[in-house]
Amino acid sequence: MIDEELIESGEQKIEWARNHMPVLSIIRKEFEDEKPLKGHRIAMALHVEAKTAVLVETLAAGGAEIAITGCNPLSTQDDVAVALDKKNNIDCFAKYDCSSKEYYGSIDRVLDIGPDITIDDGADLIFKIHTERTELLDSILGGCEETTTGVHRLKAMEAEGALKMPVIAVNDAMTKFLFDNRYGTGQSSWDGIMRTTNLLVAGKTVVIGGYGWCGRGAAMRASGLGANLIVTEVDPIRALEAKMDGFRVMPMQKAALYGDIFVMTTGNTDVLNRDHFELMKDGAILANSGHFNVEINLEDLVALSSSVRDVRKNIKEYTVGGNHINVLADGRLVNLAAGDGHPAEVMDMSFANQAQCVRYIAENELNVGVHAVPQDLDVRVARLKLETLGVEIDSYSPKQAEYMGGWKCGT
Ligand SMILES: NC(=O)c1ccc[n+]([C@@H]2O[C@H](COP(=O)([O-])OP(=O)(O)OC[C@H]3O[C@@H](n4cnc5c(N)ncnc54)[C@H](O)[C@@H]3O)[C@@H](O)[C@H]2O)c1
Ligand SMILES: N[C@@H](CCSC[C@H]1O[C@@H](n2cnc3c(=O)[nH]cnc32)[C@H](O)[C@@H]1O)C(=O)O
Repeated sequence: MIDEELIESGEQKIEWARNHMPVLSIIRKEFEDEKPLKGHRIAMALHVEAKTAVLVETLAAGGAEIAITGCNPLSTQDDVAVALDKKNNIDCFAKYDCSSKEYYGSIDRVLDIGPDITIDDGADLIFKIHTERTELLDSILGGCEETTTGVHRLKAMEAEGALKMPVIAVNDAMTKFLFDNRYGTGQSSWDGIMRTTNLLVAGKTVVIGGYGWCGRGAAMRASGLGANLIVTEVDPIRALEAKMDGFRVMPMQKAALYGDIFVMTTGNTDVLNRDHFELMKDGAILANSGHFNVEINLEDLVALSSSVRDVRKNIKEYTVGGNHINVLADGRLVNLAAGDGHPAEVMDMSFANQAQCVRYIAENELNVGVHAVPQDLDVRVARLKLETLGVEIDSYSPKQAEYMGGWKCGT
């Protein structure tokens, strides 16, 4: 495609997303009127696709200058990247299927903007700032982190005394993880798996690795599609929850024997490895919807395989003994590398949180460390979302407020 066609295709995707992100539209209007980000330079590493573009436009409408790249080598949509790059005050360096060298090279180029605010999804920008670009730390007011894994990395840095800037854990807002990680990952992972394989889910045995927010969503939607569910966990409380939700729970060593489709959502490394590949059924399908490309140990799989071939777009078939194991999207996030990511209505809330937190960083002096999203901002996102959905709720009557605040009234 020539550039003009790419731009048109990217713009079309952005317009569709924008029209389905009403909370972010309200914030954008405020930003246009008040210009709270005037003079700020924002470095971003997020999945470069249409919903992210709407966030970028919103921040630019607030007066910011922006440089953005991807946070996953396989999630960039090139048409959106080109369309973004053409906009005023926005430079986009993301490219689909970039090498590791290109990926980190683009992170460097984004940091060349000399940011005072950063937005990460997985903490790769902040890692780079703290290792090779420490000269930038003096002028940074703060950063925002989009995902569970990034927050884990930042908290580990903080615990070691290695973190040198304030960061807001946007992932941990209730209006983020309860909806994005659960309903977003639940829907978009199955969208990615189904459009990539064009196979039936009903009647299959699906193994979900990890019963956190993403795992719950992925299990709930697989169950709705008619699959038989097995959950693996390391946390006894979450394992019990999966059991009470009606799913079989067992160690991966056993689940490996039964699974037709495996979906990883642990945020951990090496969850599917050589011990499991050797036990799997012929035709097993492996997908990751959790963390980078480390949940499925592809080095182990390659070492065990007598051959590897592409059998369909985004599907690699590994021959192990007499069996075939199919890995989707090279073990990277199946919903983004083999799909379009989360639904726009869900990213509306995640990115409304991001936009509000960027403004909060610009207007407040934060201490070094990992900060929670201010509760009033989190609740505002929920109120605005309800409003835009046309949903009304009750509020306490004075009598109820008094009762809820009192202690003298008993049976
Ligand atoms: N695909 C997406 O779009 C998307 C969306 C949101 C989050 N994420 C990522 O998904 C991952 C999970 O996020 P979350 O919010 O659900 O986290 P979470 O902490 O709520 O859940 C992870 C669960 O995995 C379990 N676990 C850890 N190691 C395990 C192992 N070896 N075997 C079995 N279970 C194990 C934990 O006990 C926990 O219950 C993170 O890496 C996060 O960044 C991806
Ligand atoms: N960057 C790492 C870490 C996980 S990304 C997981 C995050 O992606 C975000 N996400 C999911 N779908 C979309 C989307 O369509 N656009 C932008 N971000 C998304 C979501 O908020 C979630 O917290 C990686 O690629 O492996």
